[in-house]
Amino acid sequence: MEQFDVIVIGTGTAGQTAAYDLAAEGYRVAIAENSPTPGGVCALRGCQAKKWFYETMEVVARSRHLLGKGITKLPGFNWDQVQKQKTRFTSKVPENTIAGLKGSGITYLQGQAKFLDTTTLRIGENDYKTRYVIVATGAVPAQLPIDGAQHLITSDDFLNLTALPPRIAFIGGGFISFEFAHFAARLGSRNQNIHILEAGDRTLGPFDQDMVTQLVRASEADGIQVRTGVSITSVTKNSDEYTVHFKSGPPLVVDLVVNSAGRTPDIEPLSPDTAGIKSSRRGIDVNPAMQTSIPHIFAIGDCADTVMLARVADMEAHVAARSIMALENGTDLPVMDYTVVPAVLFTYPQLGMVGKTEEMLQKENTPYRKSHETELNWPTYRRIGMTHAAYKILTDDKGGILGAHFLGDNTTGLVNIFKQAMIDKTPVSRLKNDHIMAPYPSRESDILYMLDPLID
Ligand SMILES: Cc1cc2nc3c(=O)[nH]c(=O)nc-3n(C[C@H](O)[C@H](O)[C@H](O)COP(=O)(O)OP(=O)(O)OC[C@H]3O[C@@H](n4cnc5c(N)ncnc54)[C@H](O)[C@@H]3O)c2cc1C
Ligand SMILES: NC(=O)c1ccc[n+]([C@@H]2O[C@H](COP(=O)([O-])OP(=O)(O)OC[C@H]3O[C@@H](n4cnc5c(N)ncnc54)[C@H](O)[C@@H]3O)[C@@H](O)[C@H]2O)c1
Repeated sequence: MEQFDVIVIGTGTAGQTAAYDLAAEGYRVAIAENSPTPGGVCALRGCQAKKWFYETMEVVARSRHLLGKGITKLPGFNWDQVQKQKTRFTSKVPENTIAGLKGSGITYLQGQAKFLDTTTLRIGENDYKTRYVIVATGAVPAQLPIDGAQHLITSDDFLNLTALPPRIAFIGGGFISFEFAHFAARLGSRNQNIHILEAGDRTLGPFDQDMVTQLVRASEADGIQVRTGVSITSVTKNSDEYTVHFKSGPPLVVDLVVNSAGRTPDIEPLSPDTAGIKSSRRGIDVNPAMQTSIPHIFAIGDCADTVMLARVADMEAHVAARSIMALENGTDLPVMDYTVVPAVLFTYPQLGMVGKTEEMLQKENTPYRKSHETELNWPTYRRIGMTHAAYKILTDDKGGILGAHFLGDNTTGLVNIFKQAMIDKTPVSRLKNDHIMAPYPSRESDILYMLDPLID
């Protein structure tokens, strides 16, 4: 039986990152992939793929906001052209992935992996021995327990549509629904009829509620209807139309229904129980060194019970690789730190955050100070016709940043500044001082106005 030092399961961003780290240190590494198109969700049908639609959507949305304020004619756009650009990128991912892995001395094993015991894996038809395993199998769209679930499409299907129909319902009020609803509202006809249907009493659970309220207002102003507290009983198909039925209230007739109601860790086919790996519906249990309940088996990325974001997956991969090296060298295990995890929702306006929300601080009884404004009327946003820009900065009583939240057209830049300040433990007084010479005028130079109320 062929033997490796480490077998990584999954060629997504998490699996590849760990495999490259370990191969670079001279370990004998194999990576298993069951899909005929290796490369993972982020590149093929997630972060990267969807960003092609985001960039065009942003131009259209911004132009609409500026119509009559300098823009005299809206730009034309074509969904299928964007689709072709995206596919030009994604179609090269599988072969580039395999070439990159092989070029770094990593053995590529095509086939579904499953545990036979804690050191033996069956991959496709063959069995392999390994000293360590890193599980990086990702997540798949959750199955919805409603009648007519077979009529729903997933985010994968949405990103492959060749044309955008006018009436679309997104089930779930999370990341994917909001981003895709913003694409659909701008990249179809002017009469798009776009609905977000959330079961809970609020949308976008991980984000600050006040900021979400502003994003919902911005979404509604741009033609997206957001409903909370819905109970969907079934979806029926009649010719080319679909009807979403609710426990109460009138049904909704649309051309497309998207299941974007969450993603489930893809772990069942691995037979994790055979190896004694503990897991739940939320994913594989891991400790801060990314070890599972079996110390030489690690879990990283979307399959682990942590946070489903691409760069979190990469960081977890680095930690797992460093943990293996530490076990080999008899040194201390590294620790994965989730205190400064940024997240940006690629809607227009974008919603970005890092650190804690106000609700989290209230729940923990942590005292905090706050600088918060909505519907910013600053020249920055007047110039782009944006009426819903907002921010919220939360600090402790010494000015240490606890959380930063932004709604605007460049929240990634703002979030990055606060992410670094949090990592470096820079108090707001010093951040203001250091920031005076930020390029002016810019989104970033506005930070001074946000910090003022927090400085005595
Ligand atoms: C539509 C969408 C948009 C997103 N946008 C963003 C964004 O803007 N920013 C962001 O940070 N995150 C985003 N995410 C989340 C991000 O894509 C994921 O967090 C990230 O891709 C997870 O990577 P991974 O390596 O853990 O898993 P994956 O990329 O899912 O890789 C897992 C791999 O394992 C393979 N596999 C599964 N089971 C087996 C098995 N038994 N044997 C062999 N191989 C197996 C799969 O085929 C797959 O190739 C988005 C996700 C989606 C769906
Ligand atoms: N920009 C980004 O970073 C980005 C973009 C897309 C996805 N992602 C990642 O992918 C993950 C999955 O995204 P997602 O949008 O599928 O999930 P999500 O967890 O963000 O949202 C799912 C939503 O669906 C709701 N829901 C569940 N069942 C429902 C039902 N029967 N009817 C109506 N609503 C229902 C949930 O209450 C929740 O609000 C995210 O958690 C995120 O980590 C990140």
